[in-house]
Amino acid sequence: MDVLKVNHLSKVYGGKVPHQALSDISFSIQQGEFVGIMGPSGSGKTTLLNLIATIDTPTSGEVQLHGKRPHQLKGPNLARFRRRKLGFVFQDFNLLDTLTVGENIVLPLTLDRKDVKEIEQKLKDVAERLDIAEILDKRTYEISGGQKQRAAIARAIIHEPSLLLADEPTGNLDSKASHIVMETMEAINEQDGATMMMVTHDPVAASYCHRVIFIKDGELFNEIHRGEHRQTFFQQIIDVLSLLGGNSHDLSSVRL
Ligand SMILES: Nc1ncnc2c1ncn2[C@@H]1O[C@H](COP(=O)(O)OP(=O)(O)OP(=O)(O)O)[C@@H](O)[C@H]1O
Repeated sequence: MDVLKVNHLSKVYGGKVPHQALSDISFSIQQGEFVGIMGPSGSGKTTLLNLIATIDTPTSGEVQLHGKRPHQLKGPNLARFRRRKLGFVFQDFNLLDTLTVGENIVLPLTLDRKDVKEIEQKLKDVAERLDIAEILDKRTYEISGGQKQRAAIARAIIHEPSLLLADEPTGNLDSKASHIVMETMEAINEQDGATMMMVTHDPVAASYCHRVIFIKDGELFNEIHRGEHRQTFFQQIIDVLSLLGGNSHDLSSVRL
């Protein structure tokens, strides 16, 4: 079953010199799939993510989530759709430093006015799974980058969204924390059957996906599927990135 369908999506940014950031992009993501989006800087990855996240509107084409067209929604209906159906993980964590870690995680449920007992139980469950139960009362500036990202993932999944969107989730992490975060995402995908889409420059992070879609100059360039071994997939990703060219990566610093 398709969770996400992207049909002939195009985006032209206005301004003195209009810029075509995406041209006629079509693909779908099935229930339980974990899909990576890669491409050189400026190829349109963030634009694509923002359109799917309903943060921006397409110039033409459409996005469907479970057959619904979120871009047709307005105001509070759109806000509710985004809050209930989507989960977001960002490169810079986007945690509120005026709240504790626990308060940050339950935010989607608090905003949805869920029952306090239900909120507490869900927080306990998700914190244990993500190994952050010990830090729930801390402030965000008192924890490490890896812990921040696991807290952000907890916040992104606590309301069981239809689609989890991640934008460079390992971008601000060292290699050890990156692996832990990617293993966490992989576990959520496998255990919950969560459907996930991740934009990344990091071929190691991408090697955890089932499939990687490459875009170049706003168009689909290629897509590759993971076989049994992550190592082999990693090498295939590196090969496509080499073909793509541009400054999509710094392969000299890549370590699996
Ligand atoms: N608001 C905007 N107005 C005009 N042009 C924009 C706007 N946002 C992005 N662009 C342009 O659209 C193209 C795609 O940008 P986008 O941010 O989607 O690329 P990206 O692949 O995410 O890049 P990076 O990997 O560097 O983050 C770029 O040429 C960019 O300069």
